This record gives sequence, structure tokens and C-alpha cells, in this order.
Amino acid sequence: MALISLKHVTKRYKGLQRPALDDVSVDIDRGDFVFLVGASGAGKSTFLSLLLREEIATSGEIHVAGHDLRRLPNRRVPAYRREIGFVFQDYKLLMNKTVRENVAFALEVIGTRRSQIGPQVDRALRDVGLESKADKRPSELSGGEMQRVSIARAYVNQPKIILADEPTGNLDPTTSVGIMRVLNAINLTGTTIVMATHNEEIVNSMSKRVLELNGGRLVRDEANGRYDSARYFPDAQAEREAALDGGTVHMGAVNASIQTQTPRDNVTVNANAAADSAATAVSDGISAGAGEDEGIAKLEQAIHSGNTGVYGKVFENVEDTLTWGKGLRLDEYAAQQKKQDTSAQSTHANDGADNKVLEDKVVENPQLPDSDAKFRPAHADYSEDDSRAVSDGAQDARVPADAAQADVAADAPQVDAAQSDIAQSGAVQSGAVQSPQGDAAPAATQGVGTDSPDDPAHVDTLAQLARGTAHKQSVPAQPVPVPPPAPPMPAPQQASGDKNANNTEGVN
Ligand SMILES: Nc1ncnc2c1ncn2[C@@H]1O[C@H](COP(=O)(O)OP(=O)(O)OP(=O)(O)O)[C@@H](O)[C@H]1O
Repeated sequence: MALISLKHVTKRYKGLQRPALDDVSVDIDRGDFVFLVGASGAGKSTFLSLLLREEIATSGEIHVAGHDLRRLPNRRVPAYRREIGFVFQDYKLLMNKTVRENVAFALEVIGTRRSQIGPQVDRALRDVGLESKADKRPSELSGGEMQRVSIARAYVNQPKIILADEPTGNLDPTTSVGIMRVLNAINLTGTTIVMATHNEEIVNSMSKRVLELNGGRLVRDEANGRYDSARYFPDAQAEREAALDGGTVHMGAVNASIQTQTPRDNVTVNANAAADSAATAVSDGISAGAGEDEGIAKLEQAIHSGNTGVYGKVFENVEDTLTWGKGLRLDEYAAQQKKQDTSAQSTHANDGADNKVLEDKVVENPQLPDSDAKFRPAHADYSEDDSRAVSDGAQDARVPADAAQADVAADAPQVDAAQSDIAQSGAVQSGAVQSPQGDAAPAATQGVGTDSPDDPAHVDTLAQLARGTAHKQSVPAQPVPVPPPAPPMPAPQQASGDKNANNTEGVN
């Protein structure tokens, strides 16, 4: 079974005529990086809330990391959520704690031994380039820095899954690139990432799997997908939304998709103004963020070079011997994927401008296999037992769940105190904290994967993103019905001419 599996999931909220999610079926495997896209109200947050077990499906089945969420008793929900990292658009940091304390909190709440907390927190902060801000409070940080704290908090325990709801939604383009670099690096360690976003530049530049929701229905599931928000989010609607929500401007295909950071930016801008705004944000980011870049460069270097110190050694064997359920060693699996990718790339090469980024990779790095290939099983073939083994930490040394849970039990008062602290702070539940974790160190330091951000093609696309000049390619050559501006929603379409597009069971 896939790491995340939804079968015919429908979610109805009281008082809503239309379901927020409507008969959605999808599998997400370990190591996937999935963008969840769609217009405002399409159901993205509902999708994530169901995975986090904040909401319960009205009908259908949801399995996550071996847990049947329908049958998960309430008392086990907190432990379940510790296997998941969650990054919120509005950070949800504890404002009365320092950066270090915010990240440490994720470990305290699961009862990690105090002697382990310090080194793990330091490493996580180093990975996101924030060691110099460790003793600051969130109010002293920029939006990008706050989001990096929340990412450090989300992955300090190396959760199997990170769910991110618009993590760049309040950030300028340059800062968004930094956030995406960190998430990408974390994904390269095998952590599955499901990220809801409106940002088409990010989706189109990163070229990951795309799930598109429309009116609660899953209308597209496409490998190396793209997103054109104008299809379902016309500018007129964006302007209405911007006027209503007082802080967020969503722009269609013509305008850059930028979400403003402050009310003074609360204007609808045309293409030129968007470009100016992006350029200003970039220069602001550069002048304000030299330290950030250095920290991220460190992360990139650690991932790329494999220079991961003692923590790298801890995981070396695990990464060498992962088989992804296919009976292949990782290097064999990567070789197999490389072969498949080479033939897929030659097919894509005829697709014109839409595949410019992919072509760049082929030209500049003929020797490099697809970056994520080694973490992307060709299809879902986890058995129920496999999932359980992952959940138990039996095969996944990164998550020694039993040991950590024992720690939790032994340290219950501390957990209670910490949880009440969260409640007081309004930082919501343990969605912000993650998997039980014993001695393990942040996986993003493992030095695995060949598609580190040092990959020139990767840098190229991220640089485009930073400059706000990422390709504004046309919609992929696929029949796309343009829906009317209001319900009823259009019939969902099968995806694309992309031969990698998966079938979408929920589509009918
Ligand atoms: N707790 C709730 N109670 C009632 N209705 C809700 C609730 N949460 C979401 N909805 C409704 O469900 C639908 C889907 O909302 P959801 O927040 O999942 O969309 P979204 O795609 O995340 O939108 P956005 O991009 O604006 O965050 C919307 O019509 C919304 O108003």
C-alpha cells in the first residue's frame, strides 16, 4: 500500500451544499513531492486536514503510513500526528519562546531526552540557516525566517511526511525560493512532501507531481506537472478575493503569482507592476538575506557532498540498503530509473517550450539521473505489512517509534505541560510536531541524492524563480475545458498528453 492512500474520499461540512472533497482517490508513495493546486475553496486545506486527522472523512478510506484513519481512536491521534510534520502558511510559532525553544518544543512534546534535544535542534537550525538567530523570538524575525523555523520544527524529528499548506503564501519570491530549497532538500532524503500552493512559478519550475482539485474533485494527477491558475482562478475572481481577504493578491497566468506580505501591498497589479514588485522583493531579499543564503548553501552542500559528519554515518547504511519495496538496492533502482528517464526525456524533448526546464537538465547534465528518481517508486507497491513496518520503525531506522513512545510514556508530565503550552499559545495541536524520534538526526543532512540544489539545472530553475522570470509557459498540450466562473463545476478531465500522468480514480 502506498504511504498515503485515499479511496473514494468525500468530506462534507455542515451547512455546505457541495462537498469540500468529492470522491477523491489517490495514492502517494514514500519520497514523492506532490503539489496540491486548485482555486481558493477547491478543497486543498480540507485534503491536508484529513491527512492530519484534524477532520474525519464523511465517507471513503484514508490510510497514512499504515494507519487506517477511520479506525484510529482519538487517544492515538496525537501519537499519529507526531509522524507528520506540518508547515502552516502563518507559521504558528510560539511567540513567547525563542527560535531554539520553538524547535526544541517539537522534541519536548514527544518526550525526547534532554541530552538529545540540544544537538538535534542545533543541527536543524543550521540546516535552515538560522543558527545565528537561535536566541531571537519570532517577533524579531522576517517572514521567511519564521517559516524556516517552522520547517525546522516540522522536520527535526524526521517525519515520514511533511504536509505544507501554502508555506510560501506570505513570502516574497526570493524568500520563497529559500523555503523551496529547504523543502526540496528534505524531500531528497526520502521524506514525502505534500504541499498546497497557488504559486504557479514554484509548481512550474520545480516540475513535481501535481494533484489539481476543482470544486472538491480531483481533476488532474500528473507527474512533472504544471499549474496554470488562470484556468480555474480567473483574474476577476482573484481581484474579488483580494478585496475581501485584505492581504492576499492572487494573480492569473498573465500576472506573476505573488502573495503580498503586508497590507500596504494590497493592490491588484498588472504584469509590469508584478515584475517590478518581484524585482524589488528580490533585491530586498538579497540585501536582507545574505546570512540566509549562506545557511541554505550549507544545507545544499551537506546534501550534495555527503559531508554529513556523525549523523550522516548513522543513516548511511539505511540509505544504502533501502529497496523501496522493489527488491532493488538504491543504486540499482536509480540506474533503472535513469534508463526510464532517458527515454522519457527524449519523448518530452519534442514538447517545445513547455519542457524547457527539462531540456536544460538534459543538456547541462547529461550524466545526471533524474533527481528524485531514487525516491520515487514507479508505482504503489507497499504492502500493508510494509507500511506497518515503516510505521513501527522496524525497517526505517529514522523513526524508532517504539522507543520514542516509551520516552513519551516515561515523561508524561512534560508532554502535558508542553501541550497545554501549545493550547495557550494558540499554536494549535501537535500538527506542528512530528514523528517520535530517538537518536536520529535530521535527515536532510544525509548527503543523499544527486539532484542537490548544486545541480546547475536546479540552480538555473531556482534562479529563474528568484528573479521572477521562471518560464510562463503555455498550458501543456492537453484538452482542458474552461469551466464557468461559478458552479456547477466543469467535468474533470483526464490529464494531458503526458505519458506519466497517472489515472485519477476520482475522476469520472
Ligand atoms: N471547517 C469548515 N466548516 C465549513 N466549511 C468549510 C470548513 N473548512 C472548509 N470549508 C469549506 O470547504 C470548501 C473547501 O475549503 P478549503 O479550505 O479546503 O479550500 P482550499 O482549496 O484550501 O482554499 P484556499 O486556497 O482558499 O485555502 C470551501 O467551500 C470552504 O468554505
